Amino acid sequence: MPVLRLVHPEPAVGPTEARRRKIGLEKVAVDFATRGKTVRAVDGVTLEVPEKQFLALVGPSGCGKSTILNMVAGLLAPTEGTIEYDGAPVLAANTRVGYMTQKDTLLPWRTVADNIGIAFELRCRKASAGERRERVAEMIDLVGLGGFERHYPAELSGGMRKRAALARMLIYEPETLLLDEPFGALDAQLRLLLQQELLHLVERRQMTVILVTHDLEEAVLMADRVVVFTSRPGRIRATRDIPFERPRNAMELRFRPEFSAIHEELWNELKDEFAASIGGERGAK
Ligand SMILES: Nc1ncnc2c1ncn2[C@@H]1O[C@H](COP(=O)(O)OP(=O)(O)OP(=O)(O)O)[C@@H](O)[C@H]1O
Repeated sequence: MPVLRLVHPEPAVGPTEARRRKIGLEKVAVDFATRGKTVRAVDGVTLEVPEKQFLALVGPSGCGKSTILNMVAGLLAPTEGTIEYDGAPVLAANTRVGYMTQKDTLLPWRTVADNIGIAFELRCRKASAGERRERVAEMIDLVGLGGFERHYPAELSGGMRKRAALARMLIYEPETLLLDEPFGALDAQLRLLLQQELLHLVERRQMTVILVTHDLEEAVLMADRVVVFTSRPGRIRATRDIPFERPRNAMELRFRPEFSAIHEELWNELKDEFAASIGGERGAK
């Protein structure tokens, strides 16, 4: 099985080191008008993400995690409150972030190489065809999709599509990654491999990351800080610093007793919210 090939990460920066604020949400609320009703999806969320932090958002389905990513990406404006990126309000599409949405949104009528190449053209409009070819080949190699350049998305497995989407995002060289369930549909082994390689990549490029995941284990393995949301409307229920050093070895970390202790602590917060969200959905029917 091909895996991401990355050089060894540079020395880590400790998670507790004081850093500049990269992303700020201040008293953010979001309402959606749907079927003649107004639904509050997110309520009173204040959150700061320092640069180079790896933040994970967890919470029950429908609590507004994707909505938060959409706002940081500048695709949705909050109903109340403000979103800032590098000290300026986000008022339009935020071109400094790479956004990997839950659906991979690869263009079905384009090959893998073209899907990635189009993203490069959007970023570097004046690049030559040779430069485009070179960068696309580099990205394909990086995500281990060599040999599949001319395949169309429908000809790829779920994991390969995720890799293609990852390459398409990385060719922009974003300073910040917004990842919405990036490994959701993958089998456990591939998931672990990609988690590990993503950790290396983030470390090497010193990126800021917000990861949305349903998988609490994934959140604790990867993040410097985990935020637990309540069921809808999403509010912050708990925030936990994850004290493990970087670079991390996700394969080894999950067997440590400290890992289990933190996982259990966060699960105790989360399980009530899952119960509340299921109760809420039944009540709404
Ligand atoms: N464009 C929209 N119009 C109407 N309602 C919406 C819209 N987008 C999201 N919602 C609603 O807002 C709430 C939050 O949705 P969101 O997708 O952010 O949740 P989530 O936590 O990411 O869920 P999941 O974990 O299932 O992906 C949900 O109740 C959803 O139905």
